[in-house]
Amino acid sequence: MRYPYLTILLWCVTGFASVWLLVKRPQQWDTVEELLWLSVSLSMLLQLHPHSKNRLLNVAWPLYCFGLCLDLLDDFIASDKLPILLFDTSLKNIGFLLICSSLLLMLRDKRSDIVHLNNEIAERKQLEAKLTFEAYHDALTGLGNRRAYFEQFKALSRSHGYLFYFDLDHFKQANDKYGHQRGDQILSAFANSLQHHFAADLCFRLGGDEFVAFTSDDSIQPVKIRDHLLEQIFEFGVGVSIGVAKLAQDSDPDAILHQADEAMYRDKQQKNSRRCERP
Ligand SMILES: Nc1nc2c(ncn2[C@@H]2O[C@H](COP(=O)(O)OP(=O)(O)OP(=O)(O)O)[C@@H](O)[C@H]2O)c(=O)[nH]1
Repeated sequence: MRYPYLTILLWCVTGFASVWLLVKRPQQWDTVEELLWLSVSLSMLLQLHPHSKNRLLNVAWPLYCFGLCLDLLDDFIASDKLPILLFDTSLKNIGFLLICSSLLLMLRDKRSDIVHLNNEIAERKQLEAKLTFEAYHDALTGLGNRRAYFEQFKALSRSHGYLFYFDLDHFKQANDKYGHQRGDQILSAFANSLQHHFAADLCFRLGGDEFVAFTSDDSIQPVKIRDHLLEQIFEFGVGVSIGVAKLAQDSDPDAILHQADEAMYRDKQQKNSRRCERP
């Protein structure tokens, strides 16, 4: 509360004056009413004035109080002795209208502030969603990234039976031969093919040319999907090695990754040794 002593003093004076009026001039009920209105208005002025930066309100409120004062004095002093008393109602009404106008203007300003704030909040939310998406997705392929794999592993391993691990073969050579940009296109094309066999939100790029995918479909066989996965990128001389690990309720993400990686590595070695055996 602002100016507490002044406010208490004001209400004490009002109280005494009201009692005095009721005792001495019991017929002047309307004067008591005017006195109460003046006290209420002055108290509000004391509370609000220091906070208000609105110049119109800062003029209108005292003007209204001044009109109330004249209205009160009007009951004790004849208007021919103090002609300004003739304008009590006009001053009061002008003050009141100006208060209404300033409040309306303030509301309009606040409304535009609120619209502005809402837009800012919406923009921040969009940015937050974008940053969250970027934190959990690979920028090149749009697949979930390594962090997403580890965060979602528990839930996905409970609802899926197998983890497939993919590593492109000779990708470095393709990169060197056709350029890094073509290398990016190879990775994107591979990610797209992967999403034809596994649901998009079950595929992750761990980094480089390494991908994983969860599935419950036990009919998916590495040998069967390999050619399909390479359809778009075969011409660049890349292959894909695939390893599978069986998931259990309490599987550990690192251990499963290691298991699938080893299976993938065996697949890679088998292919390499077959290639070496060829005359
Ligand atoms: N274009 C491109 N290349 C990448 C990206 N990330 C990693 N690489 C390259 O991918 C290559 C991956 O290396 P390796 O796994 O040894 O390549 P590899 O020839 O497939 O090797 P093997 O798996 O033994 O056949 C490296 O040359 C990296 O520079 C990428 O986002 N874009």
